[in-house]
Amino acid sequence: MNDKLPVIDLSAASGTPDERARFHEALHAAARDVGFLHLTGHGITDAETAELMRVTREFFALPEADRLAISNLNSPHFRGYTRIGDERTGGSPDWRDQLDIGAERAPHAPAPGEPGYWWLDGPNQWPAALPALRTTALRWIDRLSAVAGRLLHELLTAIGAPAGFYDDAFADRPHLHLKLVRYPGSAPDGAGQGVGWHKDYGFLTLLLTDEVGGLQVEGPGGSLIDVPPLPGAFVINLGELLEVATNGYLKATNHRVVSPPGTRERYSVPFFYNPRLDARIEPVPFPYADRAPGVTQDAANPLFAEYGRNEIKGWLRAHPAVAERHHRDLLAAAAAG
Ligand SMILES: O=C(O)CCC(=O)C(=O)O
Ligand SMILES: [Fe+2]
Repeated sequence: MNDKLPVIDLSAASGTPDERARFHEALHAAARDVGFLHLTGHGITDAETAELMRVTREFFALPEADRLAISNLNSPHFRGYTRIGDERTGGSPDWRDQLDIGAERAPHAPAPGEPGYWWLDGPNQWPAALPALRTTALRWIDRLSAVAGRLLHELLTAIGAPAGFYDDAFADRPHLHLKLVRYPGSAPDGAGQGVGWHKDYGFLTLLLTDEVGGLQVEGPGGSLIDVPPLPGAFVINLGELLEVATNGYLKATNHRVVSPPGTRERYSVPFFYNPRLDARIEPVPFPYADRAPGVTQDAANPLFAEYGRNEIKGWLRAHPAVAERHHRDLLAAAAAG
């Protein structure tokens, strides 16, 4: 429990060759040994962060009817508001409510023969009573995808891989995703599951939290690392596609959030840096490839190199009510393997 996450300063990437070398060494070690780190020097200002947190709090403070008017039960694209307890992780309800926001796209109902994951393309649902949310959230997605793109380039460089190897996978229609989340204290059942143990589906997650802790990360050798907030920094973690990309040299790290005590609230905003839905993640060439142990084999959570398959597996699992209402065929296909 005493382990701490490494702190990485992205501005060092623009430093002298020596500073760059030290930065790459630290980034390589953090990615390989923990898969989680605090990122400073990212260029996102305190004012931008404060504005995002302000609209996030305002959204959850809206009357429940306003939030339910944009329920994700209305959306075959899994966009919109999820009530407390409707999301499941590891088969148990998460004690949090949230607003799922993605790239604004026209709905793409897959034609016969097209993969079901095209359902994930679609429009967002925005709260009519809070027009600032749309502007602020879409700007945040833009700003963070630039940071994430830089970080991915530096991370690939750090492991000796070509920096732009996955640029095509992110070209034109990356499936960027943002979640505004509230943890409204502890559930009456005492389980303490804010969100259960899981891995993220894409390449990189950039997480902003308020000052309330609760995030826990599986550390080396099965240890447990508590991640207290570090003001001004993002918490970064590696997702399943980086594990696929490096054939298990880098791993997607398990993490969870323990509910805040009593009625204390916690707010967080994870941003998921994901490629195009139809991107197939080829193994990246790098000097440690021959030491890579292969990806984690877990029958309950297969990893797919075709990104859309990897993502929709998660949505069907986490949002059973949306899946039942809109995607019985996909559930049946997933059950059949
Ligand atoms: O709220 C947090 O701190 C983390 C949330 C998270 O891991 C997720 O939504 O994937
Ligand atoms: Fe996560």
